[in-house]
Parts: sequence; C-alpha cells; structure tokens
Amino acid sequence: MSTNIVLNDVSKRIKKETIIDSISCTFEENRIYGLLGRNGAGKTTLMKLMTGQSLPSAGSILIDGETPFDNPAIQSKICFIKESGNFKAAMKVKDVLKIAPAYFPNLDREAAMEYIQTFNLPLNKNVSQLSKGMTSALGISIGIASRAPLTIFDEPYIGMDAAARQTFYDLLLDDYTIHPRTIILSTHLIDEVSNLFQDIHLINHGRLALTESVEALKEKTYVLRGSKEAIAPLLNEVKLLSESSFIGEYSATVYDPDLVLDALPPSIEKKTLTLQQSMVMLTDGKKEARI
Ligand SMILES: Nc1ncnc2c1ncn2[C@@H]1O[C@H](COP(=O)(O)OP(=O)(O)OP(=O)(O)O)[C@@H](O)[C@H]1O
Repeated sequence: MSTNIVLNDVSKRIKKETIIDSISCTFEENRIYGLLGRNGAGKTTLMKLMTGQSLPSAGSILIDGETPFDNPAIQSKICFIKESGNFKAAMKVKDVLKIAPAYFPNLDREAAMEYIQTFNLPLNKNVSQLSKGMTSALGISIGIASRAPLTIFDEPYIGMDAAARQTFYDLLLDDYTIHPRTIILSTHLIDEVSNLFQDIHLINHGRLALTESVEALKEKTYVLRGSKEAIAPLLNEVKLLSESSFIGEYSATVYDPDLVLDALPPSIEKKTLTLQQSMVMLTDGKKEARI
C-alpha cells in the first residue's frame, strides 16, 4: 500500500509573505524522495501543506485523489515525523508504543519494539527524560514501524550521533524493501543519505528549482578541468554554475540537463560531484536557482 501525491500550482502566503510559490510536482508511489533546499527554503511549510496541517493559499494538493486537509481517511495514511515535538513529554516510551496504533493503523508494534530496543531506549522513562538523540530515535522507530503509506521525515535525526543515524538509514531501507511505500525525507546531511534517495525535489526560496532522479542528477552536474581556452567554447551548451582558476588550471562546474557534453577532448578532465556539492552549487543563496 502506498500513496501518490500531486501538487498543482501550490502557493502559501503567511502574513503577506510568499513562502511557497506556485509549486507543481508529484511524489509517485513507492519511491523515496529527498526534499532538499537551504535553510528557510520552505520544505517544512510544504510538508505541513502535504500532510494537511495547513491549507494552501492557492492551488491544490491531492493525495490519492483527495485533499488531505480535514480528511481523516487521508490522515490515517500519513505518518509525519518532525524534528521535535512528536510525542507528549509526560508519556512513557512504552505508552507511546501503546497509543501509536490509534494514529497509525498500519503500525507493526513488534517492529516498533524491535527498533526501540535497537536504539536502546528505556521503556519506562518519560519522553521528557530522554536525551535529544533518544527522542529523535523514538520518532524514527515509530515512523519506520508506522508502515504508513506516506511516511514523511523532516530532519528527524537531531542529536543522533553518526552511528545512530546510520542505524536509522539501515532500518528504513530494510523496512522499505519489505514494505514499500512513499517516503519523503528532508535533510541537510545529503551525502549521508544520498544512497537512500531515488528522486529529489529541490526547493529554492519557495520555488521548485529542480526535480530529478538522483542517478540523472549525478550525471548532469559535474566539473570540467583544463585550459580555459579549451573549456570556454563548451560552456555555451551547458549552464555554468561556478568557475575558478588556480595556477593556470581552469575549473568550471556545470549543469548539463541534456547531457550534450558526452565526448570530451582528452585534455579536459570531467569530475563528478557528490549530491551535496551539486545541491550547494544549484542553490547558492540567490532567489533564482542557478539552473
Ligand atoms: N508561521 C510562520 N510565520 C511567518 N513566517 C513563517 C512561518 N512559518 C514559516 N515561515 C517562514 O517561511 C520560510 C520557510 O520556512 P520553512 O520552515 O518552511 O523552511 P525550511 O526549508 O524547512 O528550513 P530549514 O531547513 O531551516 O528547516 C522561512 O522564511 C520562515 O521564516
């Protein structure tokens, strides 16, 4: 069981400020999406709209053909794990486990217990007594075990150390392999999770700057190195993202959406970028994305 989300020209204005600006995109069934963008780009706002926690100022959001706002049938298909505040502070971990199925009907309690034990969470402590990383691990355990057809994680790993984050990625991938569903993960630790993503929606200043499969994006964004004379003529065919010269060697980072530069002279070196490097290059803080 999984869900399909269609956003059509969605905008959100808050106090006269346009936070989300005419975004149209889809999240297809059973795929893992990275929802990426700089601080303040609008990712959390978009996730709140998709999960029916707020209404768009314009446009439509359809989950399996229905609007999520004030729609219990659609709400029961969604598990949204936020950066914090997922559970009441006065509840014990074991009570979170007990009441979770009321919110997430597909939740597998045995799996949730297994994940909670994997993260060494104390069942008898209140949420308020957990460390930051433990609180995040509780959210992650419930989120993965929810088996919700639409599972959304908004930077869910705050306070978790590198080993615990790796456990999160491994558990998520293992669970997804057996129980495929639509997963959206918003993160700034892009290279850590890049193997998990299948597709990326990149948000820049409230606008959708790019939608690509990770595989395609890795091929389309790269650095050319060599003499400026040799590289400069090629730049007419691609989008130049940045350039630099160092001791006579010229480097140009480019976005080549149509993969036109497939055969290069041997004097020009082509170097791939990590996903994180690509994201930084594509959104350099300016209102207009660089592509
Ligand atoms: N309730 C609100 N009132 C006013 N402005 C808001 C409100 N909620 C969000 N914003 C603004 O909307 C913009 C986008 O915020 P949002 O939290 O969606 O960004 P984000 O991409 O999730 O950022 P981060 O990566 O830092 O978490 C920011 O400029 C923020 O200040």
